[in-house]
Amino acid sequence: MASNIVILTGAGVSAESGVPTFRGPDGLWEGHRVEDVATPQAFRRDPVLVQRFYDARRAALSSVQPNAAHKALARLDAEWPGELLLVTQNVDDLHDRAGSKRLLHMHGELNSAWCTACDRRTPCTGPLLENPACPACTLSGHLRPDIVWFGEMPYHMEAIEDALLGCDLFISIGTSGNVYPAAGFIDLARHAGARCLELNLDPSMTSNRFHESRLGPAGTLVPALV
Ligand SMILES: CC(C)NC(=O)[C@H](Cc1c[nH]c2ccccc12)NC(=O)[C@H](CCCC/N=C(/NCCC(=O)O)S[C@H]1O[C@H](COP(=O)(O)OP(=O)(O)OC[C@H]2O[C@@H](n3cnc4c(N)ncnc43)[C@H](O)[C@@H]2O)[C@@H](O)[C@H]1O)NC(=O)OCc1ccccc1
Repeated sequence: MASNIVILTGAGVSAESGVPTFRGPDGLWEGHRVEDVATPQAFRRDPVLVQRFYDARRAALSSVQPNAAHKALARLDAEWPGELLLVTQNVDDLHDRAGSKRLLHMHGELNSAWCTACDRRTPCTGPLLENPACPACTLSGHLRPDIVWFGEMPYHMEAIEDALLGCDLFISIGTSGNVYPAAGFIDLARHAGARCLELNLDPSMTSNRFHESRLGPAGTLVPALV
């Protein structure tokens, strides 16, 4: 019987809530490859384009709701007596709104802004395009989305690696396994001797490394599992 669980989620867990995935048919945004707008170089090159990209996704959060998969994971978090860590690659707030508490956003959050002048992070629900003042240091023009861009180190990596090396059940939900270091978590979990289960609509880049892959929509598979 498993006791220490680590769960990794990707864009697929939010797809049924109406949040576009990255490599879906409409690959996120206006013909821009995500890698072209989600990098520090892109932000230096064209901050208006990048701020508009994240302002649009932040604004869209008000028109989406947690789905049955988010709710089932929040229930598991509340009721699981053993260790449990939910690691999401998603920057939306649907896991949070569903009630998940033992949750880490390894790629940042849309509802947070990072001031590059005072290095503090503050809640953010409005657009950053108008260069609002930083609520912490009051300087304007230094707020960037608190998002981990390509080439930047993901957040909480030490806590995540510790949990993976101590888990006996690793569950991956709604991720294509294209982006590292998240796509490498399966190897750490296997190294720890954990049973590894994948729940995904389609086979992923790492399906062959799981003990079991169940294909189907997260909104159906996750409640059935929990
Ligand atoms: C493209 C890829 C090859 N590039 C990388 O991995 C790079 C480079 C790299 C590092 N190591 C490597 C090793 C090998 C190769 C490349 C690399 N990685 C990085 O740059 C990382 C940082 C990567 C993070 C980038 N930021 C994101 N997000 C925030 C931004 C934003 O959101 O705008 S990544 C972003 O893309 C990824 C998208 O993947 P998925 O979530 O899986 O979504 P996708 O659309 O691909 O797939 C959806 C899946 O769901 C399924 N699905 C769909 N509907 C449903 C449904 N209804 N139910 C169930 N499943 C469903 C589909 O079948 C599909 O499988 C997520 O991680 C997401 O967060 N940083 C770093 O390495 O830093 C170094 C470093 C080290 C020390 C010091 C300093 C720096």
